[in-house]
Amino acid sequence: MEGSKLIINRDIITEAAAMAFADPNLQIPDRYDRSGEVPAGEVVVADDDESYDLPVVDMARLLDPEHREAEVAWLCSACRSWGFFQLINHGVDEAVIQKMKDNTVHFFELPLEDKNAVAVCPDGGIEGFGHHFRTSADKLDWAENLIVETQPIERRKLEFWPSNPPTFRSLLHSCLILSPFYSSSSSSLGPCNHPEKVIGIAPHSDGFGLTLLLQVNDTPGLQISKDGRWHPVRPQTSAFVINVGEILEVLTNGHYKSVFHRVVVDTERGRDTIVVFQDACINGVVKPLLELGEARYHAIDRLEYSKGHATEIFSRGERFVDILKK
Ligand SMILES: O=C(O)CCC(=O)C(=O)O
Ligand SMILES: [Fe+2]
Repeated sequence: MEGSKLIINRDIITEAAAMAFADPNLQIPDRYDRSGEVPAGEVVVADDDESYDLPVVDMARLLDPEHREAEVAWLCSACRSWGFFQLINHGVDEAVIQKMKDNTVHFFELPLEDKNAVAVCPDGGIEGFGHHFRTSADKLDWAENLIVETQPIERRKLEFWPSNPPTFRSLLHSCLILSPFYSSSSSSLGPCNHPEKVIGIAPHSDGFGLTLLLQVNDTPGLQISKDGRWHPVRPQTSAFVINVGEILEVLTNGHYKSVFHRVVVDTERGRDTIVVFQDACINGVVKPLLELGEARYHAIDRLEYSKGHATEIFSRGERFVDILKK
């Protein structure tokens, strides 16, 4: 963020890291070994639990006057109880989705040197190719991650937008005009022989408005925290998985929940995802909507909010909105 120092550490992917990802027989290097963290929390097994499936919201019904009211109520209940839902019939052109998937896979398959042409900067900043965020314990995720800010246009730093594959930039330009404030993050997790030791993406809650996620392949991995247990997500093909971020939780005065989620790795299959974060105005104030009654959260300047979120989630693994609660 301009003019501010966010406490976000992202590490470059080194040759040694790339070798560890690629060699299933290699011993897990120390910085990836999170044996103590992975077993934290019981994981729900599909057969054990009928509430395993993430609520499905149908965009066609939301737009249809006959079904709208019922579907909106369903959407609200999903945001209240899960903080997550999957959106079907969203109307995004399948051909565009396929191109995004192809470009994402193509990028992550490039040699490390090519991907590092858009590597994260050692002096900080959120953008570029590298690991996801590093925690205070200095541990790293078992994933490669590319993050770019896409909207507003004046915040784009094209030096972090890959020029290979050649269609990547134009696709980003053409796809991400959905809202004035957006950033995009793609992740690629390789398989790992020791899924009990590594974490693809460590538990966190998202800091923005809404997060939209598209799985490139059907490898499982995403798990959502609900009622003290991890619920694995199996999205329908072509559905977007959408979740409430902490800014939206504050905006709705706590009615909608920004919940913890994490990504675990598979022993055999890799997993690629495309995520877009719908952000809020960078110059604004984060506070509950007036019409939702007495505010349950303190209002905070947007920039201070971002610093607080980054510090809490990456240093202490806590939600900043809990500190904002009155
Ligand atoms: O890749 C996934 O399934 C989740 C990614 C995620 O939680 C994030 O990027 O914030
Ligand atoms: Fe997330």
